[in-house]
Amino acid sequence: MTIAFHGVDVARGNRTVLHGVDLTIGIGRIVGLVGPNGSGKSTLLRTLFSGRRPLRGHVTVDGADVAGFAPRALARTVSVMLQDAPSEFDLTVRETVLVGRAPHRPPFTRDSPDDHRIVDESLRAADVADLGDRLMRQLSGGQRQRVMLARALAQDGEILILDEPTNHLDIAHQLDLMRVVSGLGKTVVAALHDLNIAASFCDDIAVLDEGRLVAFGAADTVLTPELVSDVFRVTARVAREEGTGARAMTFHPRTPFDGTRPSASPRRTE
Ligand SMILES: Nc1ncnc2c1ncn2[C@@H]1O[C@H](COP(=O)(O)OP(=O)(O)OP(=O)(O)O)[C@@H](O)[C@H]1O
Repeated sequence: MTIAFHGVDVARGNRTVLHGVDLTIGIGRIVGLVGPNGSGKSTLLRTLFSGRRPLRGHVTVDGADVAGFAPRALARTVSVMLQDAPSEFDLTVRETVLVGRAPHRPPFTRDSPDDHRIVDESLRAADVADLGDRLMRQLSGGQRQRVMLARALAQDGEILILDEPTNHLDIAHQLDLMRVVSGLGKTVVAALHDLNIAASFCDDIAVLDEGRLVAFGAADTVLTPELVSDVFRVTARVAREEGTGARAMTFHPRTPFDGTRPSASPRRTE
């Protein structure tokens, strides 16, 4: 499914935190949304699944305004994995993942054998099949995170939204999550902090800075040392891995860190 943000402004509290975001994400693309803390990544993702109308502009899925979707229809279309996993209820891992199937059946009906098959597949894909009977609150942060991926997979929308999905995960599970997600054939938008992971797995990178989209396009053209240094207030360099020639960025703090940038000119790279 194609996602489009048209001139989107969003307010949180009494401040406008997203300003005129225009962005089209093609069907089946994997998009990494990057930017400093507080730049508006989570806020932009929420416009896709909260069902709330932005202050200005609109967000469409295959041309239909998401603010016009009924909540259950939106939940069947857009699967979501957020930063925080619920752990206050005494749900098992399996019960938690089964929640992802709720939008697919009429209210007050029992889960079907198909639901259980999809839950099993999702538990396996997220490498938590062995934790099915454990209580959520008894899991480690990384294990909980993987259960939330399983729940989003079970939700099975054509669009998958991930908010910092690799948080808490060891490096093997970070890579595995990105491999699983990029092999789904869905349109994926993932807020990511690890720029090298974003560059390795995403078709396109969208960069937010202070609520504005400042660059969008392929990692090689967007994640330049200049742009990364500017937006993230670090010194960034590109290194090439010996043998494979694979591109990796290294980052060095500015000394002294003063939060300022050498130039504040917005740019867009297609
Ligand atoms: N509930 C809220 N009420 C008021 N302001 C909020 C609220 N939630 C977020 N904000 C503000 O909105 C702005 C964007 O926040 P958002 O969470 O979208 O950023 P982010 O890029 O996802 O950050 P991070 O990388 O830290 O997760 C920030 O200035 C933040 O302080």
